[in-house]
Amino acid sequence: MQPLFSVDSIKKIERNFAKQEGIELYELMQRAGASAFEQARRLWPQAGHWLIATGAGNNAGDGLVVARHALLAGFDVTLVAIKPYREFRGDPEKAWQELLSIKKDSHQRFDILGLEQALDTDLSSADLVVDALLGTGVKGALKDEYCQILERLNQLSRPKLALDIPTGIYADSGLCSTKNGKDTVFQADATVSFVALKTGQRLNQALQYQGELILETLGVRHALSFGEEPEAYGCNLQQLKEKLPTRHDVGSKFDCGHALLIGGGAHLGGAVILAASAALKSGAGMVSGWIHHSQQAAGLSVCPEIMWRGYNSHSDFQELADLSRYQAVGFGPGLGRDSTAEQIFLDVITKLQATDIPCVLDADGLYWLAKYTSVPLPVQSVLTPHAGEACRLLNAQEEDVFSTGRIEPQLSVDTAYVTQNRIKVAQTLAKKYSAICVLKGAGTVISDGEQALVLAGAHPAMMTAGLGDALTGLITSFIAQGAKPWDAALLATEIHYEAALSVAANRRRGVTASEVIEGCSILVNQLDQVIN
Ligand SMILES: NC(=O)C1=CN([C@@H]2O[C@H](COP(=O)(O)OP(=O)(O)OC[C@H]3O[C@@H](n4cnc5c(N)ncnc54)[C@H](O)[C@@H]3O)[C@@H](O)[C@H]2O)[C@@H](O)CC1
Ligand SMILES: [K+]
Repeated sequence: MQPLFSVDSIKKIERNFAKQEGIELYELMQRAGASAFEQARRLWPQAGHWLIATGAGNNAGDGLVVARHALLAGFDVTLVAIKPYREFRGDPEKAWQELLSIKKDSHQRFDILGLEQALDTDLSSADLVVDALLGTGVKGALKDEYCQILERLNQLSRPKLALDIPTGIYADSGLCSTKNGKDTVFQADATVSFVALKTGQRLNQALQYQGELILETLGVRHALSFGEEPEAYGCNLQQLKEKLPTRHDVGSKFDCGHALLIGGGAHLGGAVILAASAALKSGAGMVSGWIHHSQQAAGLSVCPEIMWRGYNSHSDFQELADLSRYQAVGFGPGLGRDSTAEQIFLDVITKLQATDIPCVLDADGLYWLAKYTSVPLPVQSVLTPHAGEACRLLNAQEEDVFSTGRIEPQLSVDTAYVTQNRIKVAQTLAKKYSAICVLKGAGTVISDGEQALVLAGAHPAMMTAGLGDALTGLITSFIAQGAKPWDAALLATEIHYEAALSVAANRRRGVTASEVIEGCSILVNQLDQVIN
């Protein structure tokens, strides 16, 4: 697993490492520039003319070290200096002096352009653009001069490399700077990040703008050994594949878990049909679906292998509600917000409390949970909110039900807050509801209140209805098959994402949840082959 640190922690690790090794921080700048140079050569071996844009801090210093290596290797270099080099102090100044001191061949081109000159010059002769404008030190919206040069650099149809982090991305949150509603960020094809990954590099717009993410530790082999707690960990499917429940050659459907999906109120059948299909196609031995009777025929026609049972009212539902035969319950997709749905919520949650059957709550299940925050959930329940649902759950107060009746909770945080504080929000929700929280979004954050993992990434094809229902079905299915809820949440999240990527291929739009469910089935079976 890959630790993800805050910028403050990274700075402390750098300082402590330098102290421990008896080296200066300038040595780290040297290593940063040298390793970025090597990565750029590996990625774009044909690049003979390097355009390197520098800002005002240590990130600019890294860029000047890259420039020195490029010149020493015989390449042409054009520097774009937003801040004049004569005004540099400290390590960036050292890097500048060292760059000036090298001997170049007479035929080698070495130009330095200020902002105005750069904006007036045709820069298209460059083969590679290196962003050493700003790194982790950026605060607030980018100043105009940075916006201007970024616009220009982004227009160049040349490979683009960012040093440490693309200029305009905030390393703690992964959000980006904007101006007049437009993102002001360097659009990198690759980013060489130094020392350790910053939390924001697995979240939000960083996923859109950083391109391939390459970590150069600069010799800091054990970032965890400097007393800094990571904010979260990143991991991938390779690291999770062992969590897939074992499937034996001999046995029956009764050995492979019975998953129950509850939802699909009147007129709302689609979501629970998708969730139940995902549970079935990812390997549950049996899947039952409880759905409003008006939707039952639709469920049967889409997937007759699922045992659909219809309810008309809460009293019908009570007759169905023997939950003891299921190993996991997925609750909420399309359930609805009427009084029947409310009664069903209270009934199911109360019944499950008396068992050790984990419950995966999504959609309207989360809506009702926010109304009844004090109703204890079954042990090891899993909540799968998106940012809007997370707000509702965060803002919900116990008094909403007990002192003021059923009213909308008083909103105090909004989705912007959730997006900005994804790790903290997932941890807080997990603690508040004594559950595992799967906070969906660009970089899904999963927390049990203590540890937090960032999984999956972002893809434009995933912005479509039904994908969340599929995820609920997958998690429920893996729990029913024997995975611990925590493992099921991790595995399902990553499989869901990887399947969406593979199904989407080159498509950015029009990918359906049903296709992703088929993709999940294929991926689960591929994993099965790898681990058996
Ligand atoms: N400290 C270290 O030991 C190392 C740092 N390294 C590099 O140093 C970087 C961090 O350096 P710094 O902390 O100097 O920060 P940066 O180089 O990212 O930027 C700091 C400068 O940006 C300006 N600035 C801040 N917000 C701005 C805004 N909104 N618009 C325009 N200008 C703005 C500040 O006035 C300051 O001059 C890392 O990203 C990494 O590239 C590497 O050299 C490795 C070692
Ligand atoms: K940068």
